[in-house]
Amino acid sequence: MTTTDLPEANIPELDGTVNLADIEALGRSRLGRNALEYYASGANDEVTLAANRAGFRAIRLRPRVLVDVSDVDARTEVLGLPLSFPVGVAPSAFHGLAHADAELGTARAAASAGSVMTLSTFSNTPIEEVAQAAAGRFWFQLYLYTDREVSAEVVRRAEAAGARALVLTVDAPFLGRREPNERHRFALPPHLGVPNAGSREQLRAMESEAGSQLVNYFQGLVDKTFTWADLAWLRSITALPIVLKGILTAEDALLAAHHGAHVWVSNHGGRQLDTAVGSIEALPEVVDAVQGQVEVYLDGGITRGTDVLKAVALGARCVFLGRAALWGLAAGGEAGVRRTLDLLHDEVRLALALCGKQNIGQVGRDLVRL
Ligand SMILES: Cc1cc2nc3c(=O)[nH]c(=O)nc-3n(C[C@H](O)[C@H](O)[C@H](O)COP(=O)(O)O)c2cc1C
Ligand SMILES: CCCCCCCCCCC(=O)C(=O)O
Repeated sequence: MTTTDLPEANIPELDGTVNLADIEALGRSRLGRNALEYYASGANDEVTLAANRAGFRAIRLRPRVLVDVSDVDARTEVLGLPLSFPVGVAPSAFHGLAHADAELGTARAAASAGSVMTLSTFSNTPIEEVAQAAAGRFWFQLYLYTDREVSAEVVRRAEAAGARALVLTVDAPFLGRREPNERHRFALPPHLGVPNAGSREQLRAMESEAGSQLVNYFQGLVDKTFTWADLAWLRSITALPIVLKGILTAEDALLAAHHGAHVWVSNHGGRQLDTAVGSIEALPEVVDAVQGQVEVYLDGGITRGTDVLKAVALGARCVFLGRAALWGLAAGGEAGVRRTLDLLHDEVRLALALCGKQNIGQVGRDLVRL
């Protein structure tokens, strides 16, 4: 249960990393300003971005002792899929900005680590190719287009390719303002397309119509009229479990459960509504509201094994990595994402043992003091 037990990536700088902060530093050093600002930024003053991390730091653990922890097991299950530990990869757009491996690297790393990847609608790689690389370990994240038929086609493609769940992002009818990207006019390099959101030619045409601002392209594409009542339409076009990503209140969590949807607690990594509540702070009221009727997940600010345990203790079935996976990809492609997951897995097992827990099932609210 030490970093020396981990498989080597044979990338010297990567093998020298001992935690996710080291990988972040390496990943950042490999990116130019355009990509770095896109990945790192939060909205406005980045209050929520900071709150995500601060929320975890403020929670204290209540370890038990004199328990046999010689054989610690971090395995769990999400929607029936076994995971080697309760961590998946959150959807993020444009992995091609980080590394030539792009989404294929992330998918392979997640699959080989026994994790699960959520593929963004705005990936640089088509769903079908990522599905193969993910070996069945993937969920598909959906941004609903104004053109329902286009959305239905993307959903059909994801389902046919073997996605195990549909994750509808509900916190982004408009994009939050990531000011560094606005200031420097964030752009996708010409070699990258967005094949699940139209052809490269369509993208370039819409970008130029939208004054070369990708943000305008997004705003034009996404349906802002979609409400709870429209979930019935989504249900009618897919047999996949539906997960609503971007829930932060008990009221919305209850509505989600009433509509038969699982709940992903998230503030989009602090990139949407700034000063929104930190995700770990929002988790207890959401878990209390749904009372086990549906699964609850969480993302935002996860960088340590103890963060994972705190979220599980407060009722999350599993957590997801946004930027941490991107830093891994930038640091070393597939091997970098794998290193990120391996280090975190190692930390989760050590934290379990030091908390006096033999497995994830033993982790409950009594483990934390808020
Ligand atoms: C660069 C970047 C791109 C993202 N793209 C998407 C996306 O396409 N769809 C989505 O639902 N969320 C997207 N997110 C939000 C993540 O899924 C996730 O909620 C967030 O990153 C979690 O916070 P963390 O980065 O602190 O782990 C993106 C986040 C980042 C940092
Ligand atoms: C000013 C940034 C422009 C980015 C435009 C495309 C955004 C795609 C949506 C991805 C996402 O959810 C995100 O958080 O970014």
